[in-house]
Amino acid sequence: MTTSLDHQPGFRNHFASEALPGALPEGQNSPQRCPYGLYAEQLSGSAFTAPRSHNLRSWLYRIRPSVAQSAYEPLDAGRVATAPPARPAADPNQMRWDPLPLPEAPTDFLDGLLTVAVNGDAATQTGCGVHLFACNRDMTGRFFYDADGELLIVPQLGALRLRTEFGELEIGGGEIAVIPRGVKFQVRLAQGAEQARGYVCENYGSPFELPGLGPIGANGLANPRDFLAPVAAYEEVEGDIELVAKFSGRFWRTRLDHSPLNVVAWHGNYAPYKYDLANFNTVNTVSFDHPDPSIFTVLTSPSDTAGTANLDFVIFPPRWMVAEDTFRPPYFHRNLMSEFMGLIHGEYDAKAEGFLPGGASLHNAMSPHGPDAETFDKATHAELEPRYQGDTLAFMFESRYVFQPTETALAADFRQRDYVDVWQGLASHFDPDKR
Ligand SMILES: O=C(O)Cc1cc(O)ccc1O
Ligand SMILES: [Fe+2]
Repeated sequence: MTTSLDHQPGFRNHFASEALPGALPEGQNSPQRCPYGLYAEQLSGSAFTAPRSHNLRSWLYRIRPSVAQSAYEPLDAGRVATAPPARPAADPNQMRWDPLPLPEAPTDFLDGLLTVAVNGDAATQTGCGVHLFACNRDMTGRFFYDADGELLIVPQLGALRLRTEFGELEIGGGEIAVIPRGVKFQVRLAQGAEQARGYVCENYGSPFELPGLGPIGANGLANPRDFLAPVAAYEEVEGDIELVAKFSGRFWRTRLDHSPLNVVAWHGNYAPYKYDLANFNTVNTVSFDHPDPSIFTVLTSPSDTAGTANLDFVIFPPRWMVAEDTFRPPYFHRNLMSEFMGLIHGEYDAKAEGFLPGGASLHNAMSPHGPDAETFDKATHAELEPRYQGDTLAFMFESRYVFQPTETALAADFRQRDYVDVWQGLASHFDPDKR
């Protein structure tokens, strides 16, 4: 396989890439005979009739068409769950987990997935699945695609090489990648990484897009040019190869006698992409008060109700804290939206301890949460000089649909069963005689 890690910049651009000169047909998609004897195949990520602004499709020119595979057979999905759960498990309790323990037995990315929570309904294209992963070996001889949603991959430890039909992407801590629904790929550990861990959000809903910027103007937050799509790279490999599909909440297996990474050229606006969160142009107050975290939205999956996301991907990046006469950490609050959080590195400003890199928390609709007692104490007495909050990178998957934790996540040894106690020290300071 060509191992080029070159990229094509831009968010959802109409890209074109060929690993052999002239492999892309010119001026049309389906010539009677494609260059190099390739097969033309369209991959549609939206209905054919979706408005032009949301129409997603790519044309792939491949050595064998995707239909050259055996019948699908059911496969055990391991610790991977899909919404809606067989037994409803919505729970208003605030929850927190330590990092997923790293495996000792040989474990690839697929084996290493564990679903923490799901919401909505994959069959109606609403909501998402939130998974953790931890792995210590490459996927070999097998590939994967997800018909239930697109996959937002957020590594926290180590680095991954994502080998996809469209070419290769490498991501480490602080970077993310999105593999669109249906795209075939394989996960390897990037060179030098012996293990990897992180988070995966499986978005059943409308594909992620950049949020509108409103009065911010034409630039800011995640800028389109910082999103990177791969260049075409193919391998001509024969053998007994397994393709695992996640379809309608179950895993399936089909066999191929060749590698599915056999796309010599492609063009279109439906392709995997990566993004370095360090490129996020952070906007925040330069006067007073703590703005709502929607200012930190990297990507949004809208629902049918304007402004009420199926799913937002929000980050809390390194930034200056300058607000005057302000309680600077996240405020106490209750929210219509449900919030799942993870930490990539450092400390999160609402929690003095207990929320660890690789860990996770869940605050469902209207369940109260906010700074722990120690953070509240410190922040109410802190000197308010400008301060750089450097060692931090947290994120949130925020959704209008209540998250249902899985039985596996509820029963996990690494769940912090005493999480609610972090707020017990918030004593009354009320004194009707003192303003
Ligand atoms: O709950 C959280 O920690 C996320 C969050 C952060 C913030 O700055 C304001 C509101 C909010 O929900
Ligand atoms: Fe919150």
